[in-house]
Amino acid sequence: MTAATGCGGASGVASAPPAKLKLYSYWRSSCSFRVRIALNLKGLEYEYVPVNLLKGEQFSAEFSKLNPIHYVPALADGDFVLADSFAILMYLEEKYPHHHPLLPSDLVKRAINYQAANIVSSSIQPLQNLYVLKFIGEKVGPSEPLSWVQYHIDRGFSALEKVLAGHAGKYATGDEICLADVFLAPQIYAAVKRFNVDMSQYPILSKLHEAYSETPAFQDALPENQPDAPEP
Ligand SMILES: N[C@@H](CCC(=O)N[C@@H](CS)C(=O)NCC(=O)O)C(=O)O
Repeated sequence: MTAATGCGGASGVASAPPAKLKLYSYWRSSCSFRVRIALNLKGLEYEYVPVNLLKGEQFSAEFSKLNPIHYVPALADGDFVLADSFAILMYLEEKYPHHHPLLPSDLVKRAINYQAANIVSSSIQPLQNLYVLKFIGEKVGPSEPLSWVQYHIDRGFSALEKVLAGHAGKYATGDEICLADVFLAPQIYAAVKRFNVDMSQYPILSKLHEAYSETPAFQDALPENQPDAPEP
């Protein structure tokens, strides 16, 4: 995939990266999905290393060395291993600033990108994590996890509608794909495909979902297009 003009407005033309990156990922993980999108946008080739969360591979001795908190994604760049999608995205952004920049140069737009990304990564995604749903299913009741997730998605999405009003264009903060989009696309996708959320209450996010679904960097990063996705 070729790098395109990014949200900072800089040209995507840059020399090819020297080492092939390795992404430890799970097909349905929205945090891994974020990094896959960014890698695609930046035109960085990577080797896909599946970590099966349902089989508990995040707790294996081998993976624990890569990420002691047992989450995907993790990224290996040569001997350097980094975990946590936000840290990985910032690392890639700083290492490859000219490959589709993810942060706008405009201070306000940049700040809105941080706010939207953090609503997803702090106030929605952690509450729908596999181990949280398992805990609620076991301790509260087997029918509770879905309504728990839908409640927290609604809180986050209602806030995002207000935060993005006046900033959104084709994408979350204008007409270029920026950091906020990299967080929003997987979260909206999970809300629609996995958690049966009625998106009619969220017109801005619904429009973004449509725009993302037409973008190759998102399409290639979709859960169902990953090598460890189960056969349809
Ligand atoms: N803040 C971390 C969160 C990572 C995270 O929660 N990963 C989930 C998948 S999206 C995971 O590995 N969950 C394992 C589990 O629930 O056992 C990040 O952004 O990378």
